[in-house]
Amino acid sequence: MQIIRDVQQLENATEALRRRGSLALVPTMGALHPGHLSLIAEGLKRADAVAATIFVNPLQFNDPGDLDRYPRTEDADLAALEQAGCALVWLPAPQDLYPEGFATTVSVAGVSDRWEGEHRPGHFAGVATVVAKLLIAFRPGVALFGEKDWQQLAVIRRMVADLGLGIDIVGVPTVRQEDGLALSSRNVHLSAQERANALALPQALTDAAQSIRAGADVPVTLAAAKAKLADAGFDPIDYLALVDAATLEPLDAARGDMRLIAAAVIGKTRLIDNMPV
Ligand SMILES: Nc1ncnc2c1ncn2[C@@H]1O[C@H](COP(=O)(O)OP(=O)(O)OP(=O)(O)O)[C@@H](O)[C@H]1O
Ligand SMILES: CC(C)(CO)[C@@H](O)C(=O)[O-]
Ligand code: BAL
Repeated sequence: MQIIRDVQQLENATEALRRRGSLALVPTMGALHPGHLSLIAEGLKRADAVAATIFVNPLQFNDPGDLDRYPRTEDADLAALEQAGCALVWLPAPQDLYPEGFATTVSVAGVSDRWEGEHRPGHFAGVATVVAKLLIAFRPGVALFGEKDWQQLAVIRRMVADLGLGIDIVGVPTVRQEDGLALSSRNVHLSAQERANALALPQALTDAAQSIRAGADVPVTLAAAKAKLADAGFDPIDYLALVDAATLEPLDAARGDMRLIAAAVIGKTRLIDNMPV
């Protein structure tokens, strides 16, 4: 696996990979776990080579404490990527992506506005800007993102369509621990008690999805799911909503392609999750 730290080497290295066949890109912020590795594995099924990036993007952190606390495990990450069959990894320095005087932002209206967008102001503009830059730098045929960050996936799909980037955006199903908690780099911050109580998040979503499928009233079902989270110690519950899967518009009755999405804080850790309905 080629490890690129010097941005001058990136163009030649990606060009060489593209000459050899199709290329898939997996952007990450590091602290890799099996969820990330499932993106690499899916990339290998869809392209001849997979490249990854590790960059904790300051532009998408509205909370400086969250950025400081973000786990960094570079040596283990590089070993895991190599083991997973990744051909190249780029670890940009902040000035490689944001040179002196950087003044351009990609913002995706509508789909970014609610939920994560409301609770993390500026977050999706930060994500869309860095992902646009990474897609332009690599020019892959396909790029893979986790369904765990459902709204992020929808924002990226909208951006790639709107900018005509012609890159296939693939969503990969959420990898969970045996009991159902979605893998997340931020799970390392949970105490043993919080980790046990955090299970209420996937459980509340699973139960609510089942009830809605069975025809239950949507507002009543969402209120019951929020009450379960509160009982488990989640505070605040930033949102728990039934939404249109593509536009993220809220729904108060079952209709079309839907998703249940939620974000809530347990102790000092903010978790997000979502389920199909
Ligand atoms: N459990 C998971 N299953 C599948 N994909 C995942 C999972 N967790 C993260 N991903 C995907 O991996 C990519 C990189 O995510 P990132 O580096 O932010 O890790 P993360 O675990 O989502 O971190 P955090 O949850 O703390 O934001 C994103 O496309 C994300 O959706
Ligand atoms: C897509 C991404 C790598 C952009 O920084 C990040 O938002 C993430 O890890 O989900
Ligand atoms: N995994 C989404 C990126 C973030 O939480 O900042």
